[in-house]
Amino acid sequence: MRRRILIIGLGLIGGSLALAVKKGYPDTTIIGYDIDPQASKLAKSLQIIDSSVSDLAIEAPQADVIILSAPVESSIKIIDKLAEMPLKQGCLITDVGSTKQTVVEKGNQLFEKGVYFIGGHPMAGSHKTGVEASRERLFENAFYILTPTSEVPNSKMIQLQNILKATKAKFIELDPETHDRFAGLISHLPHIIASGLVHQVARQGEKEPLVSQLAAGGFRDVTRIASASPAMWRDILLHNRDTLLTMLADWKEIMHDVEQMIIDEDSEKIFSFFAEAKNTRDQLPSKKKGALMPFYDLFVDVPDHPGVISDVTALLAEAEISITNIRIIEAREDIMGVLRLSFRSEEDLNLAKEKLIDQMYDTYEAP
Ligand SMILES: NC(=O)c1ccc[n+]([C@@H]2O[C@H](COP(=O)([O-])OP(=O)(O)OC[C@H]3O[C@@H](n4cnc5c(N)ncnc54)[C@H](O)[C@@H]3O)[C@@H](O)[C@H]2O)c1
Ligand SMILES: O=C(O)C(=O)C[C@]1(C(=O)O)C=C[C@@H](O)C=C1
Repeated sequence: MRRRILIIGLGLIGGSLALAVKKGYPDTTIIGYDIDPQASKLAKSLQIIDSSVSDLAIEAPQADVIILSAPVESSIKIIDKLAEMPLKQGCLITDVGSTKQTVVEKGNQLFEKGVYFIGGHPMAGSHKTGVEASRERLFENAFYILTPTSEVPNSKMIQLQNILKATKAKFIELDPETHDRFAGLISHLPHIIASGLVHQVARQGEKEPLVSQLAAGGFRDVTRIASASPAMWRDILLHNRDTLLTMLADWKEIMHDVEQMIIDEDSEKIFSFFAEAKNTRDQLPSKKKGALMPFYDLFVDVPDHPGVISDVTALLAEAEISITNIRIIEAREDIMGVLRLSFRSEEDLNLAKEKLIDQMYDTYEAP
């Protein structure tokens, strides 16, 4: 595929898309543009893009495909700029933004120029930002939502999916409004709650610093995403405003119910609150990438003994299994600790499990 693809916004997502598309189609020329010259420089030196431009107006008119991967508000402003440029007829333009209604509405204005806009959102990511965090396999097995409007011809949808299939993601079509409701519920509201929990601990931590130091497994698991890009999340909240206001009202109602259960010391209701949540959570599809399960995790019981972590990592390195993340959970004196190992694929996870069981380690997966 000898195409020129212009990626605008060279961060985690733009960089990961560049890597996946280049791997799938080595003949494509990938040009990058970022408002931050350092990001462009880094993307080029890490060989994530073929070259970069410092002026959008020079490259945009030559591109066959344009991928917008900046925060949502910036992508909208870039669409305004593209609308004023002489673009190649038939040029395919897509974005990766976490909200869809406002971006698609703006993108639709490009159709009169003889170019095609299709909204997109890969449902995989990380709390890490920047081109240096890019990964070629970030989107593998994840859902990739596309939100074409009725003006988009079938041939253009096929063309886009052909390019993006290099990500090995699974495509699903939704209308922009449904997308924003679903993403609001499973991604945006949880993000607000995670950041809210961090604020609550920080407030208390100012008076009693020990509390922050004690924050352990549960708190860290539930708040990992609060370390993500503030600019990206600011834009998400502003562009999914109405949905989030409704969802926050529902959330407050649920919290109010819990508050009442505690006031009433209603043990039956409290038990049901947790039992029903557990039941629902346990039934969510596991080992699938996407909004809820971005990694393949294996838990390993490890004795509190010097050298145990290097023993585990050496074993896996010997078998050429790469670990994407490693964390020690609740390693207290004199008792077993738990290592959480994350892998790129189910295949790596199963191989690691086999090797560890061989060496008498107890392993288990998250339900
Ligand atoms: N991080 C995730 O988990 C995730 C997942 C799916 C989709 N998204 C969406 O992908 C987009 C990018 O997120 P990211 O995680 O890659 O962020 P990031 O912070 O890693 O990268 C964003 C890049 O865009 C650049 N940028 C900002 N304004 C620009 C402009 N006007 N012109 C050119 N470049 C500009 C920034 O300099 C930065 O390099 C966002 O719209 C986000 O909603 C993020
Ligand atoms: O895994 C993470 O760190 C993410 O926050 C990824 C996540 C999500 O909420 O699932 C974040 C925003 C994106 O729009 C899509 C994916």
